[in-house]
Amino acid sequence: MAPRPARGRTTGRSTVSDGSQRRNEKGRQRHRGGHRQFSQSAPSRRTRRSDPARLTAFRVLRAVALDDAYANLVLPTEIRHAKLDKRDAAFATELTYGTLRAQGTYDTILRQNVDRELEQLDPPVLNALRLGTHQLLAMRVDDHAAVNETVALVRDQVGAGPSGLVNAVLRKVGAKPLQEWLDDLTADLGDLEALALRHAHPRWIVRAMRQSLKLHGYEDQLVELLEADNAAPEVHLVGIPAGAEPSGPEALQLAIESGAVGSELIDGAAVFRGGDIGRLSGVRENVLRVQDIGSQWIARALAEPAVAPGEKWLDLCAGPGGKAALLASLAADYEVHLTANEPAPHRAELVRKALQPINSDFWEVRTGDGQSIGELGQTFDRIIVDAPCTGLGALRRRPESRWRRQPGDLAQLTILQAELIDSAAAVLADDGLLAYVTCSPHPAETLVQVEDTLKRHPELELLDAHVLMEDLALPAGADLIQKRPAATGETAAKCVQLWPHTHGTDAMFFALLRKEAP
Ligand SMILES: C[S@@+](CC[C@H](N)C(=O)[O-])C[C@H]1O[C@@H](n2cnc3c(N)ncnc32)[C@H](O)[C@@H]1O
Repeated sequence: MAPRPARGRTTGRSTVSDGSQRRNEKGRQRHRGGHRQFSQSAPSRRTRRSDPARLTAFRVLRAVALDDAYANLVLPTEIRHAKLDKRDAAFATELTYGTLRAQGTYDTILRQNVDRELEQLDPPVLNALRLGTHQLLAMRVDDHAAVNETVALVRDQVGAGPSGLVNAVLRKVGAKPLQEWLDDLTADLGDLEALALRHAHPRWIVRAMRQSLKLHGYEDQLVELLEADNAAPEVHLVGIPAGAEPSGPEALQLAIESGAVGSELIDGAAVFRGGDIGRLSGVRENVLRVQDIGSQWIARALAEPAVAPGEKWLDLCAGPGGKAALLASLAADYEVHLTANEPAPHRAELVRKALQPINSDFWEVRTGDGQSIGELGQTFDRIIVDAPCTGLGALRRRPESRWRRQPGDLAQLTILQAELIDSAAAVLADDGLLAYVTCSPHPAETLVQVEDTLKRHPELELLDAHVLMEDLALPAGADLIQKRPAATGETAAKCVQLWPHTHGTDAMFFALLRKEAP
């Protein structure tokens, strides 16, 4: 876990270090006399008002811990509520995301410095300690400000009682730079445990990533993957081809002319770097949207082999409608029909909204369990099962999820995934295509799931999904597909696994099955 840079800022009471107090290459701050500088006044005599940016991060951490909230959904609301300017919003974002991502590592460091179990601390006090630790060890905030502002936050939000403890613990945490803490704490650990601590991932996830990388031939790239999980993800745009004004592709072109960069992997996508997405033309018309390029690539690939007139397509797990929107627009192009299925009513509503700019002759939304899709009494020529999964492929986007997810979640999810595949297989037409997709590289949800499917369904044949991905890719995308390392085993060789560190996308998995005609 590398110390992350953050822009210098004024806190109201403290200013970020100038040149004489910049961190050196080890992350330690240089101070006259060699000692780290902390406030000399007792915590009880310091200011009580919380800095708004830190308070924002604190409120998000509380919502994540108490209400199981998603930071990426709560943070924008809290930033608006606090009326933060651009610079403070960026500070609050880095503080929130950085603290949540590295929570496990910071807790290990805090355990060394707190004289009781962390679980015995009041949750808001523990959150404040985590925020202070992130500022001390991974942001360019001077130690004085990091400690004082955290103590002020605790006094303001929790009360004077724990402020002494917070002050004392943070002083100890700030006594060493992150690198030194990590070197000390990993000295007696095995490789996997050390990687988990250094890169702030739970061990079971590092183990699963290592296994998956190996199966797909990327075994020497574990550190790169873990680092990519800790970096801020790029924002990807998609232009939905629909009959609006402007059309999705036109809106995408306008976005590119105003600074977005056209994707080198596939057509119809761009990388957005900075600015307010809401101001882009086409966003209000709902034809220009944010969607990971990996998701776009896979959705388009399913429509790649020649489409016959009158085909029927099914998206079995459609909410919130990202892939369904692309599929529906392609269905409208080919004049075929998409059924988008989603059991959660509010998510089904999101699917309807996502599909709304597209001619409704070519799509319908069904609100229902994927396992009861047979009730429709129809078969489908192309089906996508974008199954509920652990989401380990999108850790960059959901900073809290790696600590929230438990290995025990896999058992239930893999059963549901298999049941949904079975339901899809039952309504797949002869010669029909079934795409099994997850936003996770975990072998239990991906390759093992495919191998088990092939055992249960001798009528299904595994095709090489790379062929479709390559067919619609631009030269750089095709190059990545062609030059991928050799996978271990026949199943892995035919299944696409995208990676944040090589493709710049979420770690999406894509297997393509065909039902042989009797
Ligand atoms: C990974 S998400 C799908 C993402 C979507 N395809 C997209 O591109 O926006 C999985 C979806 O499956 C839905 N789901 C959960 N249980 C299901 C079930 N029994 N049948 C069908 N869908 C289910 C979830 O509500 C969730 O919306």
